[in-house]
Amino acid sequence: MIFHETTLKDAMLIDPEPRGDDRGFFARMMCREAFAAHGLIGDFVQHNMSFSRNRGTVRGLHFQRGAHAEAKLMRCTRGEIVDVIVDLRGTSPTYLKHEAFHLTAENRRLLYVPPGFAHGFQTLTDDVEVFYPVSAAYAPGMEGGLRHDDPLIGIAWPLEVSGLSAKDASWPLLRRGAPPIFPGGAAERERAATGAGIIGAAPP
Ligand SMILES: Cc1cn([C@H]2C[C@H](O)[C@@H](COP(=O)(O)OP(=O)(O)O[C@H]3O[C@@H](C)C(=O)[C@@H](O)[C@H]3O)O2)c(=O)[nH]c1=O
Repeated sequence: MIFHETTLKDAMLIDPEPRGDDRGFFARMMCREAFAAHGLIGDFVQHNMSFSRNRGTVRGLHFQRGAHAEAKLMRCTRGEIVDVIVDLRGTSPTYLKHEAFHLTAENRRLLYVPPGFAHGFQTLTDDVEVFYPVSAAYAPGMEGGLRHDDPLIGIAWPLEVSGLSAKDASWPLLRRGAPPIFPGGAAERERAATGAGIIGAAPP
């Protein structure tokens, strides 16, 4: 596996390193030891997939709050997506910055999304499948989200946005100067316990 740093602290793009022979190739997609050596979480407790019928569909941007925050290892297994992540960690030097990545069935790239990031994607082709393990179980009620068109983030989606779920259309906008969703340190531990003061905690 070849690990590439991104513009966002702790997020990594990973290229598989295929070992070819007459049959084709073999490659690792995740290796706990190699992940640990790069400071990445390698313990995944749930494997998700989604299928999106139409080009232009946007899913996200999502995260789970507090102690339910998850790392995700994104891979597009059919078609193409642009995958976007936003750093929501108040103590991070890349707080509120975002970056977009082109993941396709052909390039087989993996995107490691650290806990404390919002994540979403837009399909660039019809009939898209993505596959992604996550490091924390689904916790209904602990979901949070950002609007795909939040002006404080300013994501330039490549296609006209379509296919938004009602949930994703109704996430609240970020407020300038509001406390971070993932403040870090003692404040984060307290919020994890109480759920207090979270923006984007639930659709209105
Ligand atoms: C995420 C999730 C959803 N569900 C249910 C809830 C709902 O009834 C149905 C569809 O859920 P959603 O609309 O949230 O599906 P979707 O919009 O595909 O949600 C996903 O979006 C991408 C961008 C992510 O980053 C993922 O972590 C996840 O949040 O599946 C589960 O049962 N388990 C899960 O882990």
